[in-house]
Amino acid sequence: MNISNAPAPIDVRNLNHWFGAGDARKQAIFDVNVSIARGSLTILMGPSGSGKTTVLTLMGCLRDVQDGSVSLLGSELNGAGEKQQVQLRRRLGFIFQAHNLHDSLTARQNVLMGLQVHGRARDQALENEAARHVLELVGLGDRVDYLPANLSGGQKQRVAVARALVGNPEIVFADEPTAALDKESGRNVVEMLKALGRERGTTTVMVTHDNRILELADRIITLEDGRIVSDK
Ligand SMILES: Nc1ncnc2c1ncn2[C@@H]1O[C@H](COP(=O)(O)OP(=O)(O)OP(=O)(O)O)[C@@H](O)[C@H]1O
Repeated sequence: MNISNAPAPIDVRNLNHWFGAGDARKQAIFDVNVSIARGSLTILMGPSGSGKTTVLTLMGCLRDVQDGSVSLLGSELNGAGEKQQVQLRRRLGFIFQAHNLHDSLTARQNVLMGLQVHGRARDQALENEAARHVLELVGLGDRVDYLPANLSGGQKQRVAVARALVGNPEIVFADEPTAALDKESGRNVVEMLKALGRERGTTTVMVTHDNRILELADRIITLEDGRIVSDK
């Protein structure tokens, strides 16, 4: 696959964003322009408060676009209705720093939660198989029926990755996915996402402060005070 010729799954034009109202209204994002290639792994960096999470959530359809354009998988998010947003989110995977696993559910059951939000026709045997397959993919094939309490931090985060991937998302948005992990587990998680880019064309956009994984990125975009100051 020639990723440079594929249409960009994310295309951001003249994006501005404000928080607060009245006198407290403050601009957080200033004229951000960026186009992300299919199958690539992009890292958003920058100091605390520079706008990384705001940009990620605007791209990921988790926050309404106020000004400018975000084209996500060919759909314009500025002005998109709730129904259209829900349909788009089903094509995305999300991984957050806090893995947010349910303590009372096994690894497989937690992964199955990732399919339930997809709202597709249910076939339990097929879903179980999909959950098992994706847990094998993240190296937890022998931990399928473990509860989170019996998994290490790195293993729990890999369950969260499996949950994000089970619906075969076209784009994965990750916010500090390696922050709670040791170097090797963190690298494994990012290498897994990179492999998905190569094998399935999955696009990943990741916010991180983690210098240990920068070399794995195809592209590093740095934000400062709500503006892109470097893109390479
Ligand atoms: N819900 C909110 N209400 C008001 N201001 C907010 C809100 N969310 C973010 N901001 C402000 O917007 C700016 C960008 O925040 P954002 O969380 O995107 O930065 P960040 O680079 O992700 O920071 P960090 O690395 O600390 O997570 C900051 O000045 C922040 O205080």
